Formats: sequence, structure tokens, C-alpha cells
Amino acid sequence: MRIGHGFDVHQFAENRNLIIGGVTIPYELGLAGHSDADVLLHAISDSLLGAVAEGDIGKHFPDTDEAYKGADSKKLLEEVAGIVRSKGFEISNIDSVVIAQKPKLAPYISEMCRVIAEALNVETGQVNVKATTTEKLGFTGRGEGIAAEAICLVEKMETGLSD
Ligand SMILES: Nc1ccn([C@@H]2O[C@H](COP(=O)(O)O)[C@@H](O)[C@H]2O)c(=O)n1
Ligand SMILES: C[C@@]1(CO)OP(=O)(O)OP(=O)(O)OC[C@H]1O
Repeated sequence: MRIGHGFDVHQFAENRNLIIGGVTIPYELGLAGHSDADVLLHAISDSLLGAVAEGDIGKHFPDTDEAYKGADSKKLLEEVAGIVRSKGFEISNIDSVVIAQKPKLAPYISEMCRVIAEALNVETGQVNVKATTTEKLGFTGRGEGIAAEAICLVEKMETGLSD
């Protein structure tokens, strides 16, 4: 069994969609980034890559590569799940938290879990997403951006082969 951890931050920006956990959330601001800036999917991707010692998303999908301009982070997460499986691991569970003063995310959390589970090809019950404010403290509390953190467990797949 292996554990992985991921953390990401994106700054709010005007004229951008707010996409978190693969769900587009109605809000006056979006997040800035080279990709679609899905802060939660980036944290989850990093946790999975960390668990199998594959570096981070910047290594696999560099922000200097035009191919990832406006990239759909769900597709990147699907690729990350492929990397995990190619290294002989299956995903046990993901837990995560989005740190945002605003907007209220609770109405969108179950859809985020569904979308993330679909991208990873796991059951929805293997994915958990939480949200918290920072009680108006720090950069998230001042509404300058959103942070996300994720943790995962992966397990070596049974090959069925004997030695
Ligand atoms: N952007 C957010 C932040 C929080 N929530 C929900 O509110 C609960 C209380 O948040 P506190 O920061 O005051 O602990 C939290 O447990 C979430 O359910 C939210 O929906 N969206
Ligand atoms: C996936 C990438 C691709 O540019 O997305 P960005 O929007 O640049 O987001 P960031 O979390 O700063 O870095 C990860 C990048 O690799």
C-alpha cells in the first residue's frame, strides 16, 4: 500500500470559468492558469503521482507546452490514472479538501465526486471531497484564490502470477 499527497493553489481571475472537481460553478470570477485551472483535480493528480513516485503534473503536463493551454484537467486526471495502473497499482481511495472563502461549494460536492470517480474509473464511494473556508484569514480568506489538498491510497494489483 502506498500513500500520496497533493496541494495546489490558483488565483482568482476575471473572464475565466470557475471549474472545480470537473464541475463548472456559477460565480463572478474564475481561476487563472495555463490549463482550465481546476485546482482540485490538480491536487488529486499530484497525490496519485506522488503515491507511485512519478513526480508531479508539471513534469507530465508542462505549463510551457501549448498542448496544455486551456487543457481539460479531467483528461489529465484520466492520464494520471493510467500512469498509476501502468505502474501496477490500483486506486483505493481519495480524500480531499477545497479551501475557499467563496463561493459556497456544498451544492456541487456530490457531482464533483461523481466526475472524479468517473475519470479515475473507480466507484463514487472511493472519492471524498470536502470544503472549508479559512474564516476570512490568509489569501483564501481574503478571496484572492482557492487552494486544494488531496491524499490517496493505492494498492499493488494482484497479478495472479506465482513466482
Ligand atoms: N467554500 C465553501 C466553504 C465551506 N463550505 C461548507 O461550509 C462548512 C463550514 O465551513 P467552515 O469553513 O466554516 O468550517 C464546511 O464544512 C462545508 O460544508 C462550503 O460549502 N463551501
Ligand atoms: C496542468 C497544468 C498545465 O499547464 O496546469 P496549470 O493551469 O498551469 O496549473 P498548475 O497547477 O499551476 O500547474 C500544473 C500544470 O502542469
